[in-house]
Amino acid sequence: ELRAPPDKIAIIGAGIGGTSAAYYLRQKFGKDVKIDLFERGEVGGRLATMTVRGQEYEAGGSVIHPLNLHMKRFVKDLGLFTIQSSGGLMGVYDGETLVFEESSWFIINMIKLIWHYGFQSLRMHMWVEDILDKFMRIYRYQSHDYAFSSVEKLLHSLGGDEFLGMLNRTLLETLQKAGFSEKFLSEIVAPVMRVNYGQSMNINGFVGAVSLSSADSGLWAVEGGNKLVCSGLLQASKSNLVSGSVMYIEEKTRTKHTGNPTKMYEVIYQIGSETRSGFYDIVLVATPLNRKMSNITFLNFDPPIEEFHQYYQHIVTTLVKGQLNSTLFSSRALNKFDLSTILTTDNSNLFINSIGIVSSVTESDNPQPLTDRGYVWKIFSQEILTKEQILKLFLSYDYAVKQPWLAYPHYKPPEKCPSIILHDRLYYLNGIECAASAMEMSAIAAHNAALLAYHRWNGHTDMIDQEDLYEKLKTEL
Ligand SMILES: Cc1cc2nc3c(=O)[nH]c(=O)nc-3n(C[C@H](O)[C@H](O)[C@H](O)COP(=O)(O)OP(=O)(O)OC[C@H]3O[C@@H](n4cnc5c(N)ncnc54)[C@H](O)[C@@H]3O)c2cc1C
Ligand SMILES: CC(C)=CCC/C(C)=C/CC/C(C)=C/CSC[C@H](N)C(=O)O
Repeated sequence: ELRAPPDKIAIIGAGIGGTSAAYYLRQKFGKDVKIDLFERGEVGGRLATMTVRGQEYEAGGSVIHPLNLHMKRFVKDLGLFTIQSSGGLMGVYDGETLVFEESSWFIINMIKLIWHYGFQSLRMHMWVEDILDKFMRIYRYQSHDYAFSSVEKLLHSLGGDEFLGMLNRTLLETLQKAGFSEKFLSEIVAPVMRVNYGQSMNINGFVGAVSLSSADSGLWAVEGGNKLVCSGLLQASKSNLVSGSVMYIEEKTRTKHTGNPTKMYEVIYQIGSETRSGFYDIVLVATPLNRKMSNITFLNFDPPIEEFHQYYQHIVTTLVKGQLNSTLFSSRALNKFDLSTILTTDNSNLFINSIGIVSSVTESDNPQPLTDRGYVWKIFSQEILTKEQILKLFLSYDYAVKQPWLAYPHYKPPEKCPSIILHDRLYYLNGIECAASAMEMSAIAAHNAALLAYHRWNGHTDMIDQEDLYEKLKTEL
């Protein structure tokens, strides 16, 4: 039996988490509920583009895994188009020399990998595939409308104690225990962690596996920019965008049109210099909760809502159109240098995490040099690059733009993930980033929170935190 739907729902943050939450809440609660989506910056959040010479390039979340089924579904439902990520040749630089270089010949590549690392690359692939297999169970659970009240319970339902245990150990510990060699770890695994999460192998095992899955083939992006998914979902969900900054959320008792006193949440926000507020039955917070990133204060909650102090990693994306100084990395001149991505090993003397050629959000594949003066390169670094550093990397350049981010959590296992249920009808999505930060993870958290809010509203406790779901759904078929 269903209760009358809520009158008003607030979502704070219009990134992929907030906009997909709006989409799923509309699906569950129907057309009559009013959904307000608060955004203080741009719709898209960490999905954003930067412009170089009139062309747009992904500056934040850029690549999507072929098995990220929510993102795939959004693109289809919204009538958007995809672009395959071009997979040029990759090399690994240790500060002195290229310790590994891919070859354009498949067979030579295989021989090189086996020569350098034995069969570890294949074993690693199998390790990631096994985790991904279990991870895919979430789509089955969500398609049957099951929800979880904590990130830990969600992960446990995917693969039991072992799966959940990945949050408590570093990737390094996990892979050392599995017998991977120091050479393979430092020359292949560490560079992948640096390009993806700007961190070392001391991140948790689960985010490590997510990061390694980005080495799979078939990665893609959305034509026109990944942020188009957010604006598309916003529109499809028929939500109302409020361009303001939420400052406070307070629980208050209000008399509704029915005449009954009801507990509601007052959302107090600022538009320019003006302060306004609105009352809501349900609130979803879809932004990391910390002072630097969202600065939201919870007033008069009993018991009080804990302060979150998750530290987010500072990363800078720099785009440069120029001619690479290939001699910095190898003795070969530019016309003999065929690498399009250079990753780096964990070496504190290096001032970049990675550098690679990128395509614009409208180019289908194989980026072309913009003019005779070079490709557009994307550099990830911990700090903003100085002019001298850019001049070291490029023989000549004529354009550079930078975007600093508080990009993803600084992972430090054991991870204790923040609660999803902050209060009776107040939900928090971004706690899932403690397991791994990626577009698909935010979409999964959004679907889960929408289902959780719906079942709790209607008292469907049997749809929440069901044990042994995998077995139950197997026999249901
Ligand atoms: C450089 C970089 C590269 C990445 N690459 C990839 C990748 O290749 N693939 C991948 O899957 N993921 C990638 N990610 C991660 C991915 O981008 C994020 O996990 C995802 O976009 C997070 O989405 P979100 O909606 O949860 O949060 P956000 O996108 O951060 O959205 C939160 C929104 O809330 C708004 N907000 C905050 N506080 C308030 C307030 N008080 N009032 C109103 N609004 C507020 C913010 O302005 C923001 O728009 C990358 C991230 C970065 C930074
Ligand atoms: C969630 C699952 C199962 C898979 C996601 C895999 C994936 C695409 C991970 C990438 C995560 C990430 C934070 C990448 C940052 S850098 C991306 C890219 N190399 C770039 O150059 O921008």
